[in-house]
Amino acid sequence: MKITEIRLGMLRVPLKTPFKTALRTVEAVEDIVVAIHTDTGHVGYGEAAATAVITGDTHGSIIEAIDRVIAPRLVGQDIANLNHITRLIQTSLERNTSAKAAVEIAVYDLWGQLYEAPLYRMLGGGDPVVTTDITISVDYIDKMVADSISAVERGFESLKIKVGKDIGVDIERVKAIHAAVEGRALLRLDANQGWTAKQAVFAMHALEDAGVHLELLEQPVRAQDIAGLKYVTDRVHTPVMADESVFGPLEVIELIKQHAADIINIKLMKTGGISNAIRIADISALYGVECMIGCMIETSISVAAAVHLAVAKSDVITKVDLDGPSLCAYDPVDGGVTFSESEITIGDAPGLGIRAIRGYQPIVR
Ligand SMILES: C[C@H](N)C(=O)N[C@@H](CCC(=O)O)C(=O)O
Ligand SMILES: [Mg+2]
Repeated sequence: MKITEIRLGMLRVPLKTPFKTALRTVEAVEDIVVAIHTDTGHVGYGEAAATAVITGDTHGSIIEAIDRVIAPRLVGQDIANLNHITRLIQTSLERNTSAKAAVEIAVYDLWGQLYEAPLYRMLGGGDPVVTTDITISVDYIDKMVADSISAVERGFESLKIKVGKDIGVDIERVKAIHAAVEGRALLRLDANQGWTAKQAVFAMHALEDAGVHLELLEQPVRAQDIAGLKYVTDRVHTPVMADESVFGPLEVIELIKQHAADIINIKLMKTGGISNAIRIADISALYGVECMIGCMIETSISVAAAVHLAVAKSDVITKVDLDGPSLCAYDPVDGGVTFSESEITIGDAPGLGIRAIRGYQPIVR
């Protein structure tokens, strides 16, 4: 099975409701779809999210990186040589992790199709059902409480509450949600870099003293502020998770050595795809550090790959934040992984199992 062509498209799927974090507000998924064609007629699919405030990637940079740099290296390559292909992708250019992720996801999809097995089995197998949390966007307190209650009524047992705005209001936001759903859902906080280290410690002590139990605190401080992340980790009881601070395996090793966080958030759009995500999971397992698997604003194309990985690495990926597809107004994929509120199920189809993607516009250059 040899690669003959890599085609790109633009996919737009509105969200059910605006997604709001300390970093940005988004109303729709607007992602680049990658379709890798082969001489056997098989097609592998991937997706790249242009999350410029986190990865630095834009639609333009993703298209350019794939079209001009990555694709020319891959045409003619045999999918059976998976490790060689992932090396070609990873060494093709610096950074550009979302472009690399989309291409790798499509290659792994084809690798599963080549051996006629669902991807998670190729990655080591596991129980093909996972449970995700759902994000509660940062907003007025009443709105966040109403969104939290609605999520619990829809069956979500874990809520990822976005904070990182005004510290005083953030504390009130979390107290109000805790009072509304106590005992019915686990609460995770994600400040998306919005606090200083001292503010984070103040907020967590205020919440801990008020009896608000939190499962974890994600990325309280700026991405580059590893000393600040460690300052918080050393001073609060709630486990601290690194998200924007760690992209690849080398950063994870450094973070673990410094004990700067308790948990690592793996996202394919940060790692550059599945090969480095596997490395991070394996490194974390060696050090006894738990991981979450997360996503950007993505549809069920790329999130499917993250689900397959989560299943195969469930020994170390103990937390799942793969709510992208649940936030979308509809699923543009025929086949693939089934996202039903908090429950995510992988079927028996080879690779990612995607039969077709509806409504994406080809990018012709
Ligand atoms: C969608 C997911 N639950 C999430 O919150 N992901 C990111 C932010 C993604 C984005 O801004 O596109 C995170 O910070 O964990
Ligand atoms: Mg985060």
